Amino acid sequence: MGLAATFGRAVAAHRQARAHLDAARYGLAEIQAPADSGEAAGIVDRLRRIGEAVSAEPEPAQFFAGPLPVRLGVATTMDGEFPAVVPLHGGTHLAIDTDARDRRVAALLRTLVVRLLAAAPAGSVRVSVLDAAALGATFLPLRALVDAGALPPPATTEAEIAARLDEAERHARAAQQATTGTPELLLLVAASLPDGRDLARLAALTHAGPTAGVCVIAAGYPPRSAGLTPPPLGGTTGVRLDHQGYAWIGDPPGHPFSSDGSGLAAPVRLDGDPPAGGVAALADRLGEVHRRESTLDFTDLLPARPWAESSGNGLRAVIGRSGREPVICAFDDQTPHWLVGGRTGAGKTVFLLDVLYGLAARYSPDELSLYLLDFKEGVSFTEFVPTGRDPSWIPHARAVGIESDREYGVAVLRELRRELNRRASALKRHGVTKLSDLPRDKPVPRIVAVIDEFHVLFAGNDAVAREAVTLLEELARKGRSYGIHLVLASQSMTGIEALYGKTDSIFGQFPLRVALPGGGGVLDTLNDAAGALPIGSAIINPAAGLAAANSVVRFPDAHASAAEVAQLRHELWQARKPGSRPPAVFKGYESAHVEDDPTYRGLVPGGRRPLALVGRTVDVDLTSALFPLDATPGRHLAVVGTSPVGASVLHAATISLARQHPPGSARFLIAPLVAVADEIADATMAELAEAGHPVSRLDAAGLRDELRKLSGQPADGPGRTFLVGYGMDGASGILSARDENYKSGLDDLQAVLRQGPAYGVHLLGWWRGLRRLSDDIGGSSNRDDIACLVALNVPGGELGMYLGVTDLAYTPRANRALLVDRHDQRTRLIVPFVRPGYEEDDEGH
Ligand SMILES: Nc1ncnc2c1ncn2[C@@H]1O[C@H](COP(=O)(O)OP(=O)(O)OP(=O)(O)O)[C@@H](O)[C@H]1O
Repeated sequence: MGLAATFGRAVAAHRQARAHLDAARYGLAEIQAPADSGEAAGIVDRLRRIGEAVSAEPEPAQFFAGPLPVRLGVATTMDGEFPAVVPLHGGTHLAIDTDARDRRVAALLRTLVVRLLAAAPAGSVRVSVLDAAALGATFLPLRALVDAGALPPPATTEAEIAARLDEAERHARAAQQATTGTPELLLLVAASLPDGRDLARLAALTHAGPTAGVCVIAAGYPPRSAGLTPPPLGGTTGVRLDHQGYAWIGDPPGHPFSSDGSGLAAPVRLDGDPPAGGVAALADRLGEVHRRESTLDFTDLLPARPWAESSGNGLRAVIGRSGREPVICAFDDQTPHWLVGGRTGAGKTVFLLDVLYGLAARYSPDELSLYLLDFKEGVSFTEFVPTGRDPSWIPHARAVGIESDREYGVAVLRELRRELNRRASALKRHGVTKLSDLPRDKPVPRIVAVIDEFHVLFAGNDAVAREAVTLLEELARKGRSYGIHLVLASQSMTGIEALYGKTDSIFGQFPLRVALPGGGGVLDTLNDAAGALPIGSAIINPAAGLAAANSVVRFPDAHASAAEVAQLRHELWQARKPGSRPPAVFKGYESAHVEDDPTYRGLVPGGRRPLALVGRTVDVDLTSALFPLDATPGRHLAVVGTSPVGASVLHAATISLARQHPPGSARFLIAPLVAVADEIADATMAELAEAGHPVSRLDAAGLRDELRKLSGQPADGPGRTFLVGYGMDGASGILSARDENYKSGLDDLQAVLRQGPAYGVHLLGWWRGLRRLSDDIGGSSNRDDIACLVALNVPGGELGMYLGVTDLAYTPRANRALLVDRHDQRTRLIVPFVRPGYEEDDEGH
């Protein structure tokens, strides 16, 4: 390789120079320590090692052990020539008094860049070039390196230069603070000097010392403008160009050529451009390394051995890489909760999947439990749950909400608070303060709860939002002590801050901020580092977003490694303990069918109080939503709303009641009163008859007669009577008419409502309007006469008024209903049972 040859030649030249002792004494021997030629041998040795480095790839730590001797050109003396070498890196820098608009300087800069990149172990030197004076032209001959990704394009504008200085300062700070890890050198080459403040920043980097890992080469220093004293540079070898085209090299810091500060007493012909073939070969080699390093793979996040770690002192996972270094983030006392921001499409889901798989691979389900909540339309967490196509699941997952309702979110938070309280009592009971000190017989896994698009929880400023805020605040405040960690992710922080004064007390508990592209809202207002991030990278900031604590991390695209992800999931699933249960799953878009309901399936004849099943509660376990129909006055069911799902709910309630009665012990009077319910009413009758129950069909007049009979006396014989009215409003004309005794059907209805339950008579009715229901029962003051209510598409305000509740948080929507039991003060959001084929779309059809 051309560069190896270049270095080889340099080494040979040194050897030759040593043979010419006079010349060597004049130059080389004095490089390290005047009058000691042994030092010269040292430098030759270093040079040879650099030459070998090109082919032997030494360890970076070994390579960067001290300043690197770098050749600038050839010194000429009366007795011959020898290479002029200066130290660079390790706290030493270079300043040339002429900027790169001079072609000799431009060529030297290019050659230095190439030499360092070629000699250093691949990937251990990052070069950043600033070229405002020539708009980047200085480095055009190195275009192949830029294209290969080994050299970023030159910064030419003031803003770009400031950004590169920001980056160099961050690099220096991180390197100074790092206690372990391989050193990485940032070579900052200024082809001309920046102005004012940026010049001061450049100068400051030369004072940052050897641990900062920054080497500055500044051309055009000191600036020639009159009157201004330039900021002094530290640890810098100065080079001056004369009119004959020779360079004069000053004394390198720590290794002076002269004893009087006059520098190398020989003119130096600066090295010219590196050979074009050498640049191309270097670009090929580094391009390959760059590609290898920049393709970060999902499997890079996984541990060598699964489930080998303990969560006693916190949870840790590799989330990506910064440069070549893996970046590890933790859920522990310092960073108990994380806040993640990123505009839509910025890779938030991918980032969360990376984190979750990384954790699930490191910690067994005895060490870690996951609660995953997603509020957006999409499939973020679907892969954690069993599906028709793939029965596997992540055994750590306890509850997974996909396209969740806010009410589901609150239910999960309540569940987490219950767990927090359980843990608090366990600690008290055992007289210990740390989870890890609890007896190990029953594992207490750390919990990570991820809430994607969490801002949805706060939308509405209603009772649900208020409860969510209170719960989140408590979990954020106390979670650290009880091993409960939150990850809140959002594409927008603004709405939340405007709404709630409590944001500080909540988000103050989230020291770890992750800003994906466009997610700067999670950082400090003065920290705009997330603006220009490319997809696949993030700012990780463990100091609540303060600019000084930024570090940029690249993370792999889990979506692009579907096969590896699926394999990992299967391996974890196979490794689960026997008897492990799949997570409780809530899919917001799914409808509920009574036939699939576990409670329904378990119903057998003979229960003491029959249960009317109407849907699934929107809670963590999707518990069956039901009403016990006992003998208390008012134990009747009203389903209200124009939505045709009302007929399905009555059907589910009726067949669930039928299942609890042996044939002959209950009779069913079915009244299809509106056309839209005919099909379902017929189907209900057919099912009841098939199960052997006595069933009669009533029209409005028949219903009127039955009510008269049922209001006067107990039902005939033993057993119960269920009167099922599909579209009660369809009978109101007949029911409101008065007979010869001035008695109306409504009078009888109201009597049945009050007395019927005592005799085993219950009414199940679907009213399409709340007003009609209210009129039929004799006004809303009688609302306790039908204590069980399922409200479908009834406006929240109207419903609140009927129920006498001021801040009822209910927004009618497809596939949801509000269950109200006036006797036990229950109000729950439910997914109402619907007959397959009668599902409602968003328009309510
Ligand atoms: N590390 C990465 N490297 C390359 N591409 C990525 C990376 N992370 C994400 N992407 C790509 O970016 C796109 C968006 O990612 P993702 O679905 O995670 O975004 P999101 O922020 O969750 O978006 P939304 O909020 O709209 O669902 C995907 O096509 C994904 O493949």
